[in-house]
Amino acid sequence: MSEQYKLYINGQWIETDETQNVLDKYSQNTYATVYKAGEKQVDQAISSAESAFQNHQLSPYQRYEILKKVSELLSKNKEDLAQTITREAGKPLKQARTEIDRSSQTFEVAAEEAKRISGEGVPVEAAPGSENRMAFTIRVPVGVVGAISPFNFPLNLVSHKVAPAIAAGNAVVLKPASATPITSLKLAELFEEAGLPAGLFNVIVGSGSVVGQQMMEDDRIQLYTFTGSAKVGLKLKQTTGLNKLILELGNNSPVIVDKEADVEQAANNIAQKGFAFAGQVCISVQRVYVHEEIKESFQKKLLDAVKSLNVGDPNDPDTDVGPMIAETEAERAEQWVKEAVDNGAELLTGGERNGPVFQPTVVNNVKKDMKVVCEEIFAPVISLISYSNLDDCIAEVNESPYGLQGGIFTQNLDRAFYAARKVEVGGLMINDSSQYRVDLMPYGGVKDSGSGKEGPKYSIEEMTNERLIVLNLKNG
Ligand SMILES: NC(=O)c1ccc[n+]([C@@H]2O[C@H](COP(=O)([O-])OP(=O)(O)OC[C@H]3O[C@@H](n4cnc5c(N)ncnc54)[C@H](O)[C@@H]3O)[C@@H](O)[C@H]2O)c1
Ligand SMILES: O=C[C@H](O)CS(=O)(=O)O
Repeated sequence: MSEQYKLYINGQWIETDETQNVLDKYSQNTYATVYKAGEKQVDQAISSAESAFQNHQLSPYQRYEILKKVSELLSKNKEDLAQTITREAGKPLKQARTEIDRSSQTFEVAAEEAKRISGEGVPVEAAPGSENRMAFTIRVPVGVVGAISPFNFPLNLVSHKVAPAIAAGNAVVLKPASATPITSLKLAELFEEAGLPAGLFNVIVGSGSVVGQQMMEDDRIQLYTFTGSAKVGLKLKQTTGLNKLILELGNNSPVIVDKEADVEQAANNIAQKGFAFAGQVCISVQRVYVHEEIKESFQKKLLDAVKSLNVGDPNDPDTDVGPMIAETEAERAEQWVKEAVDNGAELLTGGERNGPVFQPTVVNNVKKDMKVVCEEIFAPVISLISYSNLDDCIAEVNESPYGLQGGIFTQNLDRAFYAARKVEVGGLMINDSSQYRVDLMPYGGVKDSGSGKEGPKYSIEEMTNERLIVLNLKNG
């Protein structure tokens, strides 16, 4: 019998009239069922959050204690949570374990930040006529935060929304991706164990077009924090009007391998970071621009590293590349690669599909209007592009509508810093690829990759309003 999970609203575990199946993404068998939220439950979750926000104003230290406790509980329940992610997302077990460690850190950093929320002094007395005044700002929570998350990091990307929202003193309604809802419900159990008052964290499961749409249209939600595709992000922006909005969207990450790069370091790094979780990471390496002078040796080393990746069952602790989130997604990747090859690209390795598992693939001689280059592939596919002049290369990198993170491998400081100034991204990694993130850093994109930053310190700024307090004093 498959496992069964309930919604979490106002501190209660709720059953509804409808359920949805959650597939084991490798075997494609149903492994659990989850109750689905209808209009009534979405409304209940938002009103519970609204009244909990008004009735349970936790002190910064209480918020610190609860978040610290959740951080500890995540570590304590690491194995169960990692296996849940492996089953519902198909993420290789070793990468799922890393995700739990990172989530625990995200909660720990958010707990610490809860004690550091502060405003600043404002020198209003410097304005003529205001000599008797003093002013400062405080930061106040926004109220109800609506969080909508993607499938690819079912715990850590949820943590990046929920932990700072609670640290800032808000209440949260979370809608996780419908492919991976169970991890979020397990997180709710941990919040309950950590003593979070009922209603401050609610989890409702259902499709984006129904549950997500209703959330977007509810003006009791003061701030939306969304991670997902640019297509849905745009819809949110158009629907949520003047409400605050943090958008963490897609990318087609560029990495430049300069003629003065450590070629071995670059090749090994790119092989790891282009294919982790089958390339379904928003900062996964997709476009690799290689200087023509080192192209041959880089290509050989890259292919050696890619061919040594273990592909297959995500439950095997040695697996590097497991299934994609759905067979249809693997079919799409296969089709995009085929289209590129039909139009003159050279397939260096990969290209085959077995159900939802798509082999790590490297294509060469690509053209910039091929989908594998100009769209976000979100699959284990890397394209190699030769260049001879750094300025031309950067101009081509910047032609992308996206700008989340990028990377450059070079031992030449001048070229590294030149790229740092010129490449249009939210974060540029030097001697690392685009896929570098630790959870305390500011993280977010420019252009179609979104707006607003994550990283607990930065999210807390977004999730609080600055209020100015002015004292009109009499002469003592
Ligand atoms: N920038 C980042 O930090 C980051 C991180 C992870 C993933 N992503 C991006 O996410 C995408 C992959 O994730 P995905 O397939 O889950 O994305 P998605 O946009 O399909 O879904 C994301 C979430 O939005 C919900 N949703 C869908 N339609 C909606 C609607 N009409 N109204 C409200 N909510 C709706 C989904 O149910 C899900 O919970 C990729 O583009 C990837 O780059 C970005
Ligand atoms: O998928 C995109 C994520 O933001 C990557 S990470 O978990 O933050 O490294």
